[in-house]
Amino acid sequence: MLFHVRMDVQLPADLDPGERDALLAREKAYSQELQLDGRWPHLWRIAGEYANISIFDVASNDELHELLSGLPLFPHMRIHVTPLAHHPSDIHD
Ligand SMILES: O=C(O)C[C@H]1C=CC(=O)O1
Repeated sequence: MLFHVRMDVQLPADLDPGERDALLAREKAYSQELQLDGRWPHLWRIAGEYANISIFDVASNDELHELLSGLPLFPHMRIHVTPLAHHPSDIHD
């Protein structure tokens, strides 16, 4: 199942710089693990915003929720999920 996911990040202004670096390093490692195993096939920065557009390819809504809620940045993000279905005019499959 494919999902379009928008994540908007809002880090606390008073976050300690060392904690910030550690948090972002954990987020990067977590996201790259999911990219490598194929469940996070697209990750795009939204130009000019601390936000991304991602595509997730997972087996269920519950799996998506588990992955998203496990993001180290989850407490600092607003997440909007759009489930995707095949378009009947799509020529690719
Ligand atoms: O920077 C972001 O958009 C938030 C998050 C998503 C992947 C990652 O490494 O950080």
